[in-house]
Amino acid sequence: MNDIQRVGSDNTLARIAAVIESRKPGNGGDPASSYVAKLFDKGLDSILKKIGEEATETVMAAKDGDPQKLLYEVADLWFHSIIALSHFGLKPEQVLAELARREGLSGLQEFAQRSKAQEEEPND
Ligand SMILES: N=c1c2ncn([C@@H]3O[C@H](COP(=O)(O)OP(=O)(O)OP(=O)(O)O)[C@@H](O)[C@H]3O)c2ncn1[C@@H]1O[C@H](COP(=O)(O)O)[C@@H](O)[C@H]1O
Repeated sequence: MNDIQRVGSDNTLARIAAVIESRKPGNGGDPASSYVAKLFDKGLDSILKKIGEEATETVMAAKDGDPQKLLYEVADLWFHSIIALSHFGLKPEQVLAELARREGLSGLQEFAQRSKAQEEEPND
């Protein structure tokens, strides 16, 4: 197993989510010593602002054709997304479960099913 396979399979997301959870104000997070606690302290708008920034930086890294920068920015984006999930009491495992549920279902097929369901919805 190489380094990338090892890191990808050792539950890194769940461990980071557990640390993030421990930084919540009610769990003893200290904004003076923790970046995550400070962000929770600032509130949801600040968390969402970071996601917007990291998403923009992700796009810019890709447009610049800089793969290393792209990796860093996607890591920042995932990290701040996990903080947003935590704000709503959600865990990365639930996102992984949703992706697993979609496995094998073509995006085009899923879109067609969704469009058909919307067409069949009774009008208000
Ligand atoms: N994975 C991360 C991680 N990724 C990015 N960051 C921080 O997220 C911020 C990203 O913001 P920017 O790139 O915009 O940099 P910045 O200009 O310093 O940020 P702002 O002042 O604009 O908010 C930086 O301060 C990074 O240090 C992270 N901070 C923490 N973690 C993980 O979270 C854990 C808990 O961290 P603390 O809560 O600080 O103990 C750590 O042990 C790590 O595992």
